[in-house]
Amino acid sequence: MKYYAIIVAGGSGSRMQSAIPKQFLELNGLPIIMHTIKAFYQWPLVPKIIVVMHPDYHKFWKKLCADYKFTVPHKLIEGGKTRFESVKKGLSMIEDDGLVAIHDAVRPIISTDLLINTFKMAEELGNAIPVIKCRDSIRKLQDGISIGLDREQYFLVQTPQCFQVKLINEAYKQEYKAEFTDDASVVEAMGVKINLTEGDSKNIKITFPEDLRYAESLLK
Ligand SMILES: Nc1ccn([C@@H]2O[C@H](COP(=O)(O)OP(=O)(O)OP(=O)(O)O)[C@@H](O)[C@H]2O)c(=O)n1
Ligand SMILES: C[C@](O)(CO)[C@H](O)COP(=O)(O)O
Repeated sequence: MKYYAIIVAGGSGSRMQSAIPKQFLELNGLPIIMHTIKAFYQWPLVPKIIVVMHPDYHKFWKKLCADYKFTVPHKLIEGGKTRFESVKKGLSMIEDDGLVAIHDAVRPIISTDLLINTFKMAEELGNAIPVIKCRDSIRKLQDGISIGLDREQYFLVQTPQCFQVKLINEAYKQEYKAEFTDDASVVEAMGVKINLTEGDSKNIKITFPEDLRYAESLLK
């Protein structure tokens, strides 16, 4: 079995409002994306790592790698305008069948257990995504009226999302739709059942400035 990891780092980080895209910001002395890449490299199956990044930042990234003496092997490719496009470009680099994990560069705190469990389930069932339970009560707003929902029926979705290469390639042939907020939603649109595995509350997506401070506290 061949294993791949596509790490999407093609976003601009508009919600973070930082001078450089958030994936390059330092977290405990190392750029966020380097923590992420290292987590995949330390994993026993050592997948082939594909990093997707906007071309404007390729030179910057190579300099960062030199400055931080970051030598983890990876293939650097150009990103697209949306996450969907960036993933699609990443997938086009995979020539063989196997399993692929698609992961946000800005989720740097991933445990080996989470990686192993997600890949294992995808190996058995064709796909797997990590989710966590809602710890707050939840409500939806409908025609101006708020309605309480049964939180046991809802989960928060994380990455890495793992798929058989053939399956995810087929899914990404579809036209982009706004409801494709992750890779599972793209696969599900073909009528495929999505399998859930246990996520980790520490596997946060760094989106706003306070998330970076929280991630720092988690790594202490
Ligand atoms: N065109 C894009 C947009 C997003 N991403 C990646 O998808 C992940 C999740 O996206 P998000 O957190 O929304 O990142 P940004 O798009 O950078 O942030 P924002 O939405 O605040 O602009 C990030 O690792 C981001 O770099 C990508 O590879 N290509
Ligand atoms: C893929 C994702 O991280 C799963 O939770 C999430 O959907 C990305 O959302 P964003 O708005 O692109 O940050």
